[in-house]
Amino acid sequence: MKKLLLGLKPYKIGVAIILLLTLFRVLAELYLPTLMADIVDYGIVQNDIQYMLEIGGWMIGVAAFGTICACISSFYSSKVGSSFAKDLRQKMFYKVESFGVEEANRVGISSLINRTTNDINQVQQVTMMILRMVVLAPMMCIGGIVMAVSKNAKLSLIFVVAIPVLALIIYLVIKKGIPLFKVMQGKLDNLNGVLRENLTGVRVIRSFNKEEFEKERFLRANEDLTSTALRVNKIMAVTMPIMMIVLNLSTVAIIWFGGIQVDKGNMQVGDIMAFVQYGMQIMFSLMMVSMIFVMMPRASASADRINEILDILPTMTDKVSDGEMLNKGEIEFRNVSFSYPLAEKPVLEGLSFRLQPGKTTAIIGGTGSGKSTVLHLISRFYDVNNGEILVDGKNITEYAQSDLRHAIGYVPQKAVLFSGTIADNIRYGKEDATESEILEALETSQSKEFVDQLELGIESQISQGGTNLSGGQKQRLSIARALVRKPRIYLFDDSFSALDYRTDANLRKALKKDITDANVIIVAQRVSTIKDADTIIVLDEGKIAGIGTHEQLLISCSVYQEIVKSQGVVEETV
Ligand SMILES: Nc1ncnc2c1ncn2[C@@H]1O[C@H](COP(=O)(O)OP(=O)(O)OP(=O)(O)O)[C@@H](O)[C@H]1O
Repeated sequence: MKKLLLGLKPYKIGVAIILLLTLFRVLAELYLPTLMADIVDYGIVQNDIQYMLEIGGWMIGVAAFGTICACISSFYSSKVGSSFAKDLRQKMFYKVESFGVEEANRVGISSLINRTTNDINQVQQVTMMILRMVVLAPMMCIGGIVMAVSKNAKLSLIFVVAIPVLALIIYLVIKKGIPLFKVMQGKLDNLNGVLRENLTGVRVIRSFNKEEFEKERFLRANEDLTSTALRVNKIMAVTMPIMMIVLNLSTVAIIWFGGIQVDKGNMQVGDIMAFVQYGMQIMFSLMMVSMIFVMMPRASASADRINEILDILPTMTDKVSDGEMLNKGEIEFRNVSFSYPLAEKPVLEGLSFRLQPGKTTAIIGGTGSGKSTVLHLISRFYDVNNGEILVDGKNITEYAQSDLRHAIGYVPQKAVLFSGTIADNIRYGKEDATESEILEALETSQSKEFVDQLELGIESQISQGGTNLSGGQKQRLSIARALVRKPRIYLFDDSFSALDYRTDANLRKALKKDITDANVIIVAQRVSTIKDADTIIVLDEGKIAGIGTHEQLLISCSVYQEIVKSQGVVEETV
């Protein structure tokens, strides 16, 4: 928490204003009981109306001054707290943006969302509270004690008993609360994870009639969270009444022993009334401290979770962009081996090949043979464990990631579109793409026909995740997004699988015509999609089983022969 609070530095002036105004407010509140005692002891006792009006007027003035200070400091603490949280959210977001795929997977998407929203919210609440109370509570407590002792030192001994009792209660709450709050945030992550899976997989859940099963799973996660929350709330629920009992008993004791002193003529009635108020102020300030301590464990659990993210150092190093453009797009794998983090065995082993610009290379192989992984490594989503990948003769780790990816048009296996118009989504590939460039990309990707049928054409809205489009339409738009940037390297990860044979063939024909000098790599399952490729790489359990043309592999590669045989001869309709 301390580390996060350093983020308040830019708001020094705001913090200073809050602390100063709180100080004035405390002084005003400490002065009020003394003025009231004066009214009772002098004004009422001597029936001096003029004195009462004068001091009463003072009291109104002092109270109004204290209230104004409280309002302004409250406004500033909200402002500083909100700005601090905004900065923190931004910092988190930028950090997560800098993560490689590995770091994001390690923490988990639900947890990252939860930490950026709920955890930062907790920290914000406590920061605002600290700003309001850090001066208020100690000043009020110390000031109250000083004033009370000055009124009657003997009667102040009541606080010698009451304060340690309150301190003990606060200690017990902290001791019990901190571990529970940590557990609670973890359970909230779990609940969010279940919720997220349910929302994204709603169609699968329905089609497999798994609603009951999922309800049960959600119920379990929900009950798990609720039972911990209840335990926390039980502690909180008993804390406040116990504190109030201590407070009320102290007041009774003040009136009781104060009454005896008045009887003996050692104290005046007004002083008892002031004393009761100072007692209240001391106790309330301790209760404020206890509230900070109650919220602090939760916020400190949240702060730890935020710091965990901010402290993660991306495993992949990055170079500063020197503006060097990759102008050829030649790719070379030299004895590349790779394992996913925490995986037991390598996904790719000893891969060596060279892919020339102006050529189309296809990668084919059984499921899980490592085809997509090859594309992930070229895009540098992960770093290789052994060997090296060179682009234009230079190891890809020597390029700034942004420069490398600028030269790549990547079409993922699962099409991802963003909410916005079709044009917005295509411009994701090239920010300043003109309308004619967009139309050209749509034409090549065989999207133009269905886009033209939409009432608003390229200005038609795509809903979040592209749910208002078919699988094939989404695929084609994500191909168009890659085409519009005219990169040196195209990576198509099984991007034609959602297309019918005719569209697949038309698309490949159009690509061949449009892309003449770039390096095109196509991962595919269908032999018909790749048999015209200049080179076909056959992968088998992470190793190269053969490299060559369709005709060469039909003769030389048994794995390829098997794939072809299993698919039969597919005649293209175009
Ligand atoms: N993020 C990951 N973490 C751990 N293992 C992974 C990860 N992604 C893929 N794998 C594993 O790596 C292997 C190769 O996966 P990859 O996606 O490259 O195969 P593929 O040939 O493209 O398969 P498919 O044709 O089914 O898409 C698989 O065994 C898979 O389980």
